[in-house]
Amino acid sequence: MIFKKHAPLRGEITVPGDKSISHRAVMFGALAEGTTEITNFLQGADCLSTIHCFRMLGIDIENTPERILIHGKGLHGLSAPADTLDTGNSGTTTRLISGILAGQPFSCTLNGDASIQSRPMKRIMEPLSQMGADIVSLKDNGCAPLRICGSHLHGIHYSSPVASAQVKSCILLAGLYADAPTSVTEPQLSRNHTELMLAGFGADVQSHGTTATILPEPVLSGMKITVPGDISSAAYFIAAGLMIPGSEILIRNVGINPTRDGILRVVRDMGGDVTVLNEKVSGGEPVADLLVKHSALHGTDIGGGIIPTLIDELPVIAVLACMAEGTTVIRDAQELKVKESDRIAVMTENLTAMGAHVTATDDGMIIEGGHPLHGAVIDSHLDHRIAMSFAVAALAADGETEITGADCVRISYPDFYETLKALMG
Ligand SMILES: O=C(O)C1=C[C@@H](OP(=O)(O)O)[C@@H](O)[C@H](O)C1
Ligand SMILES: C=C(OP(=O)(O)O)C(=O)O
Repeated sequence: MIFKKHAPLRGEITVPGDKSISHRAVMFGALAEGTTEITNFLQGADCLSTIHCFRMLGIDIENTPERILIHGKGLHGLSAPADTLDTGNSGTTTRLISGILAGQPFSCTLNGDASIQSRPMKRIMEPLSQMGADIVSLKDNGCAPLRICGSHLHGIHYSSPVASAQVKSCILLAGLYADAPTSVTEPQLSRNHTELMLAGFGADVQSHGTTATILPEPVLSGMKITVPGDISSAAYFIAAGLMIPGSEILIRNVGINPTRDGILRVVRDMGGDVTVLNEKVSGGEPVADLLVKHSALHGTDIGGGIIPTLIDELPVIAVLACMAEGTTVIRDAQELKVKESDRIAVMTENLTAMGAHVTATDDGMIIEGGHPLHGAVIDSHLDHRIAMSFAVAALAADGETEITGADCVRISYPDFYETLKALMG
């Protein structure tokens, strides 16, 4: 796909439903008694992988453009799948479903695409094993395919070495089936959608600082969930609006949960003009409209506890940093290396190809802004966040940019290019 410089971007858009919340709505709806109705569900390939897996586990799911209906069967209603569960490209599906499967009275095998088969699963195998689960990496390399034989689980307290909502959620979900309370303490607070939504379904979940605790064997009841727009998808338009002269973009209905809103804090710190309008609570999650205007930006330091709140936005924040005056340092973000691609290496390689001054570090990047970008051939490495970040970079670059594998945006944002085009007028 070919992109060219463009100015300005103007208009009003909505972004699709939040990916993290969409996954959880399907999973928890499946474990609830009665029907769960989900609106504004993200019809991206990752969330469709979650639907596919729960259908294989015996759950009747109606998927229409207007709404999803999950006919839940209660905590103990899943049945053994006839085949390997295919989690596609989705780390969230793979890690969260593993927690649920650890407590079932049957065995199954989980696998995904080449990227999933290289992403670390020891981070869930270790705590699940401590709970008494029988979970093995079939190639003995700490990655999928995984074989999980359901077992009697014990409640544990787990101190996670990594701030990961997927690890935390996996353990809390296994905790639904344990013989005593289960708690997880993280080094920093990661996104808390599991805690908020499971409590909405009727589970007893308590959060104190960076510790979340769940009591076993709740009765979960089906509910209505309206999924807020995904701030991780809005991030591309926040960045594009700030970078491109003359731009003004109103993004409606974006989830601004404080465990996800780090990008708003960072862009303000860089001098970005983003106004939060019409704040409200929708389905237990804070939501607002974001008005973004082109701004003169300067570099900043990004590290510590803010990292989990913007981890998926760091690729496009790196693009933004190239357009800012001065140096931006991203640190404490070693998790970027174990996403769909090694996002430190891939961002550094591709931004350098466009003329940016970027140095990869062990835990992030150092970006010297203010060097004009030019078109280049960009390898997305089939990573949706890389493809979208470079579509934005291309709008500010001289000449043509070609993105290979651009269609991987279907993972989290199938209509991304259409929305971008609409803003180009
Ligand atoms: O729990 C979730 O929905 C997610 C958690 C994050 O991953 P980690 O838990 O690995 O940090 C994030 O990168 C991913 O896109 C979605
Ligand atoms: C890392 C991501 O997702 P997952 O871990 O679910 O594959 C992402 O969407 O950027």
